[in-house]
Amino acid sequence: MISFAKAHGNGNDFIIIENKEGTYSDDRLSDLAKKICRRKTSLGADGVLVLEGSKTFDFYMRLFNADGSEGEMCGNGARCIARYAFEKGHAKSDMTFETKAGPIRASVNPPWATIDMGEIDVSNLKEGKINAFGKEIPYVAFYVGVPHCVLFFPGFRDIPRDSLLSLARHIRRKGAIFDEGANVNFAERNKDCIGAMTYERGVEDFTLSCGTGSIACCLASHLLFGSPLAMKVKNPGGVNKVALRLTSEKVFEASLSGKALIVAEGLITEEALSEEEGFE
Ligand SMILES: N[C@H](CCC[C@H](N)C(=O)O)C(=O)O
Repeated sequence: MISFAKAHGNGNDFIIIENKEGTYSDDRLSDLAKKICRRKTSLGADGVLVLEGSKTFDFYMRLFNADGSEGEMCGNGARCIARYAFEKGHAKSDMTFETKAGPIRASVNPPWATIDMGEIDVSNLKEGKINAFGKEIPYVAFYVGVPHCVLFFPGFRDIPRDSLLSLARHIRRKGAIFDEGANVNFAERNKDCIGAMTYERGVEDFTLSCGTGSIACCLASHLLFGSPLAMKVKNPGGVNKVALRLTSEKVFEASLSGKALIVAEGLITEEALSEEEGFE
């Protein structure tokens, strides 16, 4: 049986498994993610974080989304795996680990975990307006390790969820904004914070919080409206604190802080992987 831990950052939840010896192939990890992320019939999660060995850094983090696709980076996931790696002795409280989107520095002070993202280059950002719900909604899109589109839409919470979902799915499509599809954030500026809700590629639904999405909302708000470089981003599942630094023209660095909670540890049974569902 496979050992696992379950963790979440603001309700963005993950199953963490270790693969330091390379026991599980990429296909096996993708298949495992599809099976164990199912809500109600298995463990349930937005994605699977895999801790693998790294020659240069403390470890290598991989993210498999609930649909089995692999994402390059995950902000809340990075905070969760940092907490896990610290608790399990894979790393000290200040650590650096590898991801497909480059190295990430993290610092853990339980239950808090902060990550420092690598560079976010906005020189090629995409910008436009989308007509929906009788409004012209401005958007900007760029990569925060993974592709993000941020729509500034005051009052988005008053729109029925299904209608927001179909708009997000339209924008999320491969080729609509980015060839590989996009995570879609609805954002509104409040006095001292940003309210946000993210539709995640690979989960294919809104999640309770998205770390790279929170960074994207803060940066988009700074670029479009000159908002402060440090902001709280309120997601349905909790608050992520974002701090941006301009490193050179159109290149930013960002840190992301919030709680990363480990809520369970155990063994995944064969029954959690079974295909059986519904009535016979
Ligand atoms: N929830 C994650 C983002 C996952 C990215 C994934 N949905 C993809 O684009 O493949 C976060 O906290 O940053």
